[in-house]
Amino acid sequence: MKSITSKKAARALPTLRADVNKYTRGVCELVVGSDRFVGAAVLAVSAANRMGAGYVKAYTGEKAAGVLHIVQPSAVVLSTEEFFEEEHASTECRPRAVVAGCGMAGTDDDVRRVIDLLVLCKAPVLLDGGGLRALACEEGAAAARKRFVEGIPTVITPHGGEALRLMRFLEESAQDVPDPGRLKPQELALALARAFGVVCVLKGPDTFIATGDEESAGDVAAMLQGTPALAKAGTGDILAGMIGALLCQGADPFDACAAGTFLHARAGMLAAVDRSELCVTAEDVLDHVSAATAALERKIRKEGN
Ligand SMILES: NC(=O)C1=CN([C@@H]2O[C@H](COP(=O)(O)OP(=O)(O)OC[C@H]3O[C@@H](n4cnc5c(N)ncnc54)[C@H](OP(=O)(O)O)[C@@H]3O)[C@@H](O)[C@H]2O)[C@@H](O)CC1
Ligand SMILES: Nc1ncnc2c1ncn2[C@@H]1O[C@H](COP(=O)(O)OP(=O)(O)O)[C@@H](O)[C@H]1O
Repeated sequence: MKSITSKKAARALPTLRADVNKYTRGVCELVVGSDRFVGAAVLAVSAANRMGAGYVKAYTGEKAAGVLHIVQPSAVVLSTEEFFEEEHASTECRPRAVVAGCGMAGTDDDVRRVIDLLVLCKAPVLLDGGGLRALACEEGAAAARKRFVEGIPTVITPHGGEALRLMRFLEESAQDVPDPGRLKPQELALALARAFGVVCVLKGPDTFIATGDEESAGDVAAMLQGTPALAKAGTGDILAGMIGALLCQGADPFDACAAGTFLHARAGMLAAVDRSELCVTAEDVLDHVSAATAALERKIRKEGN
């Protein structure tokens, strides 16, 4: 297992060419939020915008749309239904990634939508929050595995509770999976990555990133230097938006997860320095993403990478 170093994180940081435009930089589409969880949509969309996506499109409910128009006027805000009326391929002119599930309540309708999204999108997809429930059924799991076979990346970002829910489904569907109670977190991340054919970011006090790709099997990356200041509602939604933005800018999925996790942890630490560990909110973490990124860029320049 390897720790995520600044050098590794730097691999996924895009360098902006002088002739880029908002589309060639990368389009990040987020299918997020619900009337119950408006804030998660706002945090994920704001984080994707901050992390460098050239064009951010939010597909959400009316309540979140109203807030987003005010707090992120640069994001284009559409209804969730509209997502399914459009094409979502990633092309050279418009590299793209989709983030789904932050702030979804995980209803049957949500599960249906996320399965459709996994089938429809020929671009990298990141599933978080209520969207992860789509994998805990045969049809959703099959859709994820099909994407893997077709070489279309899928990333999942469960916390411990969501990871256990997914393992329970695998056990019930008679898959040959180890008892999650006996697994170390890094082994749990790898078991999920392999079972669904995804890159799994298992979040917690330490965060572990594993890939289902056999070629890099056992290649688990760890972020062991987080801060308990991050243990606040909404910080996971920010991480999902950050990784989504790196994915749409063309980063390799594993590298995007490593870099997103690294910068997220650093943003938490910088926020804790400014605001005290105790007082940090998810909004503060978001506010420090740019400082964490600037610090990483300075370090890369200094070391001549
Ligand atoms: N402002 C907003 O709009 C926000 C909206 N949000 C959105 O809410 C939706 C629901 O997400 P959720 O995480 O709140 O609830 P859920 O999926 O039911 O899982 C929670 C259960 O899992 C367990 N658990 C075990 N380990 C755990 C761990 N390490 N971290 C956390 N939980 C752990 C624990 O069970 P216990 O161990 O207590 O039995 C707990 O009861 C989702 O779409 C999300 O995006 C949030 O992002 C917050 C801000
Ligand atoms: N004690 C801790 N130390 C370091 N990081 C933590 C700690 N607790 C939680 N985190 C981080 O905070 C984030 C919480 O994400 P998540 O549980 O999905 O919250 P939410 O759904 O409310 O956004 C994750 O990135 C996780 O790694």
